[in-house]
Amino acid sequence: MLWVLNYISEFFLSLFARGRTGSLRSATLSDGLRIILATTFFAFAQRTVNSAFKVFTDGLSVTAEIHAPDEIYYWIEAYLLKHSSVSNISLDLDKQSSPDLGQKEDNEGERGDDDYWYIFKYIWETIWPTGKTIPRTLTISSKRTKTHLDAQKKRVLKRRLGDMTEKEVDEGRKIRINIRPSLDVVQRVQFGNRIIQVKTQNTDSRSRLMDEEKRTLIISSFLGTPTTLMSFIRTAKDEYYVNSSSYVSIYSAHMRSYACEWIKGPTRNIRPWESVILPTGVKESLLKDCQDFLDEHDFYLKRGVPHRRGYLLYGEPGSGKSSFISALAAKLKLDIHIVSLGTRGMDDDKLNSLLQDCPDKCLLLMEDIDCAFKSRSVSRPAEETSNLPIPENMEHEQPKSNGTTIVKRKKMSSSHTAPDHSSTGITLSGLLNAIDGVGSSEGRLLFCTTNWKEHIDEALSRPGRCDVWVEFRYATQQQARELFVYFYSARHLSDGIQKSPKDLVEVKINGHVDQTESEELQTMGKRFASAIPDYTVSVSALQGYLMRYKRDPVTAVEEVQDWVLGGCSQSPSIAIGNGAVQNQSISVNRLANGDGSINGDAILQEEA
Ligand SMILES: Nc1ncnc2c1ncn2[C@@H]1O[C@H](COP(=O)(O)OP(=O)(O)OP(=O)(O)O)[C@@H](O)[C@H]1O
Repeated sequence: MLWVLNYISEFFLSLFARGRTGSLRSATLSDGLRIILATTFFAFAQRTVNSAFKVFTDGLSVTAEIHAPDEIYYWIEAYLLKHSSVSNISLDLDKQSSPDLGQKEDNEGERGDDDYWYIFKYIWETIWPTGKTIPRTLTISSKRTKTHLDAQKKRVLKRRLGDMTEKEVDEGRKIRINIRPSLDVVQRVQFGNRIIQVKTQNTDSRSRLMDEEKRTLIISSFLGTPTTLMSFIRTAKDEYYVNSSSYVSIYSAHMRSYACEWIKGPTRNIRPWESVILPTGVKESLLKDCQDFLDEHDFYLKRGVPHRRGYLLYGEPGSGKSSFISALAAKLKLDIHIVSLGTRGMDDDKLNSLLQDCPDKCLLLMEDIDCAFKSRSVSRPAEETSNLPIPENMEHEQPKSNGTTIVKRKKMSSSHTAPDHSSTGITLSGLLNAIDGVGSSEGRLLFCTTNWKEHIDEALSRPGRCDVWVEFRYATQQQARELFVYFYSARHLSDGIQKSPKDLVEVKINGHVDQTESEELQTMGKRFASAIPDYTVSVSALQGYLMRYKRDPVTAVEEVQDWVLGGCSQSPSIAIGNGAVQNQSISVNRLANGDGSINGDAILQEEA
């Protein structure tokens, strides 16, 4: 090798010397030239070896690309989260330990710089001493959690209403740190007796942003075959669904300029079946109908009937239609695919292709199906409406001679008006074709919801498209009683706060649920329900009322009579307008809506 370098340098020096005076031969120049040549030679040699090695490994590897937002992308991400030492880790800065770490820090209670030390300590410990498979280039980003936003709203109010407790201040600081390998960093995971390499790339090569939708996973296996990758993907899928058994995946339509595709949204905790309270037997018979349908594929096939079933849930707002569908999807272990007919840019073609892309065995949900086509004005039989209070946002007109009463929605702000047909570009015939489409998925449960069944064209609601109609009315006394008992049930109140649905499910799975609630609670539930006449108030309004007395069932019973006599007020307990708090005596808890969220209107008014 030295001989080669000497020869080359001599050659260049002689050229150089001839070009000048012919006698310049400095030793320094000669050494310098040798160094340059040596460096060039080594760089060239290294590249050649690398390229040869790459050609060799590429030739013996099988590689696949998976583009987000394809579902497989999320299966593999979840798999990496579990099996790769550092990949897509989420840490709560406010928590002192992470389940991934399995160890508790000794700086409990302290915050600030320690949090950052905690993360770097974690990364350091993970890299050392097994650094070979761990990426050393990480992307660390912070994200304020949702709780933080809620707490922020709370803070705005609390500033007006009084001092914040320390706990609430803490909530406001919740920040989540995401640690994931940087783009182009290769991660390796052991899969059976093979190593699978996974690299994240940006589909858009110009962008360095970790934009979810633009990411591509490159998975490869040395000396593997396509079957290796397929079984890796299958394992990732199986693990994903085992781990997500307490969640429901929700897909929604994502508009692109040329087409429309399903995008997986964030998973949601499943809604416990028992938490949806309907008149006796309704839930069970609907569940049975769905289960029978899903089991009857051959029956449909032999008779040449498309294996699809449609359900129309109609009736009063806040009566549990959406809640029931989400609990049902969890019970049947089906993903929910939501089509919003009011989406801007949606047209017949896009809707059709969307429904064609719908997977077999899924729950397809079209909410407020009346909105896409007609304005909200409706005729109802007089006897049907006579015993109902007129909701605040409605007005009755004079009964007509044919015995019907017009119930009209009062004019709402623009954000509440139903999108009109012209803006969505969907026609009734387009919708019908999409639902009946030849290539549509099999084993699909279509759920349509509306508050205004009368607005729905008969062609849409006829059997074959909507085979089962279920009316959701205001609460019966039985529902009011069951809601009360469920709400204050001991299993939710151990700490005075309702536990998450996930906790409830776990408790139930472990068989620790005490099904027989205390007699006292049952008696209180009866007293509560007896004050509420059948079909006068929605379950969501009842839930909102109970939220005012989250930890105080006794007062909830005592006050309910007055609440009913006062017209079952559903207005916010605190209204802040013109910079003044209207009712200071009520605690902030009372601001919570039925679903526990904070009333946005009140906050907006205050902020303004
Ligand atoms: N039957 C019910 N059982 C339990 N909770 C209910 C029931 N009905 C309503 N709720 C509660 O009221 C809130 C609104 O319910 P949901 O969205 O299911 O009503 P909806 O009938 O779909 O209303 P809308 O027609 O306005 O969409 C939820 O927080 C839910 O917990």
